[in-house]
Amino acid sequence: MLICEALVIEQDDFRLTADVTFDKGKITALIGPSGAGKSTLLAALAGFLAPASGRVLWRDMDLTPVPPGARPISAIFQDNNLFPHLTIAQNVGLGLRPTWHLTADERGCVERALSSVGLAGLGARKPAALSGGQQSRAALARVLLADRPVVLLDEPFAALGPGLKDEMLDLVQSTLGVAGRTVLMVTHDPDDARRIADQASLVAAGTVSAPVETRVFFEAPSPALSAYLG
Ligand SMILES: Nc1ncnc2c1ncn2[C@@H]1O[C@H](COP(=O)(O)OP(=O)(O)OP(=O)(O)O)[C@@H](O)[C@H]1O
Repeated sequence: MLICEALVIEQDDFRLTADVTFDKGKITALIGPSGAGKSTLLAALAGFLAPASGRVLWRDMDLTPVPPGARPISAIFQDNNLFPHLTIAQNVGLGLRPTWHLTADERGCVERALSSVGLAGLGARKPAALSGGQQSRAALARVLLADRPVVLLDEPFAALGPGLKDEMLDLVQSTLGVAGRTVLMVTHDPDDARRIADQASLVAAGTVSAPVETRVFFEAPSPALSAYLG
């Protein structure tokens, strides 16, 4: 379980509290108004933002003092965080080690990760030579290879057209979901949550609400969710 224990995150006059548990091996959608703090929560979980108080726990381990690179967490953000001067294979290889000089075995692992997201044979290209959807796939391949149990997705597919976005969501489910990763996915689109999330959590009015099974979340919305969905 990934636990936010009495977590308080502050940025200037913005304040977000989270006292919630995200179940291990589930995909949780984080939904809420713009500026509510969804990205802020992910930044704190990833270790890029120190909380004002409270703790982040993973399997009883206190992650709060652990630096980002040493956390059992990987992330994909909207820009896919690919390095433009590296090839796709090198970018994906960074999921294994922070170097682009990989052993033959490691290069084999990269090729398999690329194949699993439908990018077989494209490893030698630079990110600019891939479409937006293919870049998203490369980012997903790196996360698969990094093999960390918790994956944070901060609207990585928002810039894709609806068909491509659905394809990527399904790929997330068939790779990360099936592999039992604990996934937190920020989205503005209820259909994204309905499509692949086991549960959903509302981020609004300075608070992260406890996750609820996705069907129940939308069928019996809280007043705050109703206000957001309009
Ligand atoms: N570097 C920063 N310094 C100060 N305040 C910030 C900083 N980054 C974000 N904020 C504020 O923190 C609040 C939460 O922002 P955040 O980006 O987490 O919201 P969000 O729910 O992810 O929004 P969106 O859906 O629009 O991406 C906002 O009020 C924002 O203005």
